[in-house]
Formats: sequence, C-alpha cells, structure tokens
Amino acid sequence: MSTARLIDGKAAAATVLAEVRGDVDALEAEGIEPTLAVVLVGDDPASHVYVRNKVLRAGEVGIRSLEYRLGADVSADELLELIERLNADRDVHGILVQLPLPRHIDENAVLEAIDPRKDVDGFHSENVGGLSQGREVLTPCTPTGCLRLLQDSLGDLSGLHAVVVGRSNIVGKPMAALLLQANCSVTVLHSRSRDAAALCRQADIVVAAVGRPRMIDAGWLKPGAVVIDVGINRIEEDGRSRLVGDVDFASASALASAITPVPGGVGPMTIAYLMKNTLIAARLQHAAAPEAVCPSTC
Ligand SMILES: Nc1nc2c(c(=O)[nH]1)N[C@@H](CN(C=O)c1ccc(C(=O)N[C@@H](CCC(=O)O)C(=O)O)cc1)CN2
Repeated sequence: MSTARLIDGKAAAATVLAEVRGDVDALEAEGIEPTLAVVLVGDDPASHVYVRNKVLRAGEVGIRSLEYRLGADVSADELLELIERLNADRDVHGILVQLPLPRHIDENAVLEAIDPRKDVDGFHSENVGGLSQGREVLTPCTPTGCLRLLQDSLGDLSGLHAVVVGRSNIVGKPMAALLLQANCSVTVLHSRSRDAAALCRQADIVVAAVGRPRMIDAGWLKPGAVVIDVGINRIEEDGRSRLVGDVDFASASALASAITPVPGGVGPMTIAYLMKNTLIAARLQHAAAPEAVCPSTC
C-alpha cells in the first residue's frame, strides 16, 4: 500500500515557468529579447523529443529559440565553428548542445567551447568550479530542479542527511554540490561503494541518479525519507515498453514520506530550469554590457 505523498514535477515546473514568463515580460519591457540557441547533433530519437519540448516550452514563456540540427556525421570542427558564431552573437544569450553527442565528437571539448556566461546547462568547467566554491553561477538544470522540489517539500534543508546515488557530471556531482550549498550533510554513493544500501538507509533525502531501472527499493530507505528519482529508463514489461525510474516506486512509496514519479517528476523540471537559466543568462549579459541595450543613451 502506498503511503508516500507524490511530488508533482509537472505542477512544480508550471510554477517555475510562470515565474520565468513574468521575468521575460519584465526584460522585454527593457528591450531585451531572451534568446536560446539549441544545437542537436544526430538522430537519437529521445534527444529529438527533448529538443522539441525545449523549443515548445521556450515559446510558451516568450523566450526566442533558434534551432540548429546537424547530421550525425558533422565534424567536431564544424560544430565548434557553430559554437564560436553563437558565442560571438550578442543576440544569443543561452547555448545548449543536446547530449549525448555522436561518439566521434569529444563532448568535453564542445562543452568547454561554450562561453560560460551563455552556458545554460551549467556544464562548463568555470561554472562547475564556481558551483563547488559556492559562487553564483549557472547550475545544471536537472539537479537545480531536484533541489527546488526538495525545498518545496521540506523547506529549509539545513542539517539533513542527503544521499546521492550516482556520480555523473550531469547530475550526481552537481546535485551533491547544490545540497552541500543548501547546508545538507552529503554522501555520494557509486558502483564501488561498500554496503551502499546500509549507507542510504541513513538518509533523510535520497536522490537516485544511477541509470539502473528500479535499483533502489524499500530496503535502501529509512522510513519517512524523501525520494527524488532522476532515472529515466525505458524497459520492456508485460509485452510493452514502459518508462521507469531508478527507484522501485511501488516498494519505495510504502516507506518514503514523499516521492517523485517517473514520468512526471524530475523530467519537467529539467526543461523549466533551462528556461530559468536562459533568463538569468540574458539578465547577466545585459547587466555586464548595458550599452548593448541602449547604445546612444547609456
Ligand atoms: N544538454 C543536455 N543534454 C541532456 C540533458 C541536459 O540537461 N542537458 N538531460 C538529459 C535529457 N533531458 C534534457 O535534455 C531531459 C530528459 C527528460 C525529460 C522529461 O521531461 N522526461 C519526461 C518523460 C519523457 C518521455 O516520455 O520520454 C518525464 O520524466 O516526465 C526532459 C529533459 C540528457 N541530455
């Protein structure tokens, strides 16, 4: 029997998007049109869906989007040239390169080529370093969305023990840094952790980002823990294709006090925070270069 409260990521994302909409209107009143460049390389079907949704959400909140679709055989140099052009374009405030990239392209070199001030994914080393030092920088969308869900659920997170399961650059590591910044005691578990389930059972907050379907069940949880499931795994079950998280929802929700579903949990927040980051980037770039807004009067 399920006892956990469902954390509704769609509703939370709608709230974030409404905040962004209001802020976009305010920026536009100053003559600034926040603009996001979205770069998609190759034919990965899931990436096409995510990019389409990003462009749709941008339109809904009044952010202009520019789409660049490149073939899977594009060279790294061609992609880097495009990024250089977007870096130099003062009308572009945010640059997003959808991941994963085809294997012949060095993902890290591409992410490092993006101007850190336009890095709305928060993946550039300057932003990664800034986050770990507690500076105000653009932070990765998925973990930032998770943090918001946790703060909406629990209020102040100070002193709580958070366990992050997974240490990817996109989610696990920045999630740990954000939770630390929010004054949690943070443990990061990974494939070499000894007795991971026992460590996880000490957590008030569990963020699961391992990419293994239903790996975390009630045996990993302290009663009353709040569980955020970042996993998006497509599996075949009972003859049909289903989307499941890294958490065994049925088992975990009998013990947790609150839990995100998959789908409809963290996913929508990722896109909402991309919009928020685009707005922050536009604001920062114009604050740093006001002459771009009013060349004759400033
Ligand atoms: N440049 C980036 N690439 C990737 C990122 C990222 O943050 N930046 N994250 C993921 C993919 N992603 C966004 O890009 C993403 C994944 C999932 C969702 C989402 O809304 N999921 C839905 C379910 C969707 C479905 O039915 O398949 C949900 O969970 O409810 C949004 C964005 C990797 N690449």
